[in-house]
Amino acid sequence: MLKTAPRPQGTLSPPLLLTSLAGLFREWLPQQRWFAAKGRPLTDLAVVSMTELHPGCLHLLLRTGHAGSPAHCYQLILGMREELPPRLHHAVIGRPSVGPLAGLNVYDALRDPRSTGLLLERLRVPGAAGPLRFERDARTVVPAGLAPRLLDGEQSNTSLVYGDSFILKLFRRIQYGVNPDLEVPWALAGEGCARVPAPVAWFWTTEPRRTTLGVLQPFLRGATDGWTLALRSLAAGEGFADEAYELGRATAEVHAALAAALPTVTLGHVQVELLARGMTERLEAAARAVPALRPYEPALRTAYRALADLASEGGTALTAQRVHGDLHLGQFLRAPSGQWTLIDFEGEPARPLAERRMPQPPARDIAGMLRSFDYAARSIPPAPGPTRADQTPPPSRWSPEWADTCRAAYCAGYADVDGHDPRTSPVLLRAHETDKAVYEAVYEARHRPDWLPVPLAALDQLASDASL
Ligand SMILES: Nc1ncnc2c1ncn2[C@@H]1O[C@H](COP(=O)(O)OP(=O)(O)O)[C@@H](O)[C@H]1O
Ligand SMILES: O=P(O)(O)O[C@H]1O[C@H](CO)[C@@H](O[C@H]2O[C@H](CO)[C@@H](O)[C@H](O)[C@H]2O)[C@H](O)[C@H]1O
Repeated sequence: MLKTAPRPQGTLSPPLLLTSLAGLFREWLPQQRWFAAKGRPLTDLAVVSMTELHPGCLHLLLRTGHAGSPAHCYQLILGMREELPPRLHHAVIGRPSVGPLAGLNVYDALRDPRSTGLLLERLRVPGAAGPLRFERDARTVVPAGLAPRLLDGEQSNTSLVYGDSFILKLFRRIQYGVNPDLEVPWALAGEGCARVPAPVAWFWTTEPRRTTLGVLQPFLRGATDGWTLALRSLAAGEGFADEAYELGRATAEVHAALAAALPTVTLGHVQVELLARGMTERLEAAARAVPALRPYEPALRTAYRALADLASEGGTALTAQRVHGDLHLGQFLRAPSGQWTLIDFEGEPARPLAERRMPQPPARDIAGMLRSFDYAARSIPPAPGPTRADQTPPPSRWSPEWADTCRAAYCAGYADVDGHDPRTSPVLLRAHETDKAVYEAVYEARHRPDWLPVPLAALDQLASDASL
């Protein structure tokens, strides 16, 4: 028997697999950064699909049930070996004691260069494996044998860099359907928009229905993301207005390309009222989930009411189009040449896919960036000096002037390309900023509780502005 292959390969069925792995999954899944149901007890596990990628390596879609909330689906690639070399010890999920995998080491194969190298081979050559389909843009050559490395960052998904030439993003929480992170960059590439890396290869599943699972795109070597650069500027006490202005220009260019490539719609007053109602409902749901939000709820509602009132006064006809959907400083990469590129068109991972793919006012993205300048200004790295072990980083010091200057420069850059200055629509912008900060409070409460004070401080400000 191969030292790497699970024993009863031929007879391994999804229910049998779970007799071995259910207990381990219950422990391991909630510890993963990308696991979106943290704090909600896992009541149920089911295998949606199971495909052998190569001997000893299984592709899984796993459905997780949670008390009182809808089921989730996660993409896993599992390795199984009798003996695990020390370099893979950090990837281990566990060693089942029962079922067909008893005695084998089961591990996260996305941390195993052998498996991730073979995954790239799959993507290089169009084809199928069970329900999985591998496709590529024949115009781009992907060389064989590029060395894989896992990006180990704070990520909603898992990304692998191949030979510093390509990056593969595997979606972890799967929602059935076409992922905008493939759809939108593909449409933008067709439009000739050079601000977004064009997809090179991708894979999807037919089970239970056509669903995007991963996208390969060119890796921007030597690029630094906007969040890192913003924090550097803050730590050095330097301004960031020139970069913020360029980011505004880049956003407007991408918005123009999106409006040309994908459908746009005019929102009449009924739709604007629905937009405001959606925001109000998200606030209500957020206040149920994050008790710290509750004191601000009544004042924050006024931002949404103002938007609805504007519509009923007949003064608003908004244009909606496809947008980025989760725009923040970390989604912009600056190449050594100084050119800003935009990545990660997935939208807010917690929102239903259908909602993420709907046309929305561009103010949504603009508000995301304005919030991000505020985030950076409230997360200044502590001044050098002795730190105590029990100190949590953000927020440390807060620089409102830095944020105000960046926000103004960003809007000015946007206006230079678009012709419309977002600041001339304050009601629309404020409603979207409030909606974003509410989303952030839920996101932080779930994923990074130490950061919750950052959006809460902004909500406090937005709420007190409302009561003036
Ligand atoms: N084309 C690219 N070139 C270079 N780095 C990239 C590229 N795409 C993504 N990255 C890096 O990978 C990180 C995660 O990518 P992202 O698409 O934002 O994933 P997630 O949705 O999991 O947050 C980014 O913050 C960036 O550092
Ligand atoms: O992982 P994604 O990039 O898809 O986005 C999620 O995680 C982001 C944090 O990594 C989160 O962004 C929030 O924190 C940023 C600082 O780390 C800040 O710049 C953003 O303005 C703030 O929204 C994002 O909301 C979330 O969807």
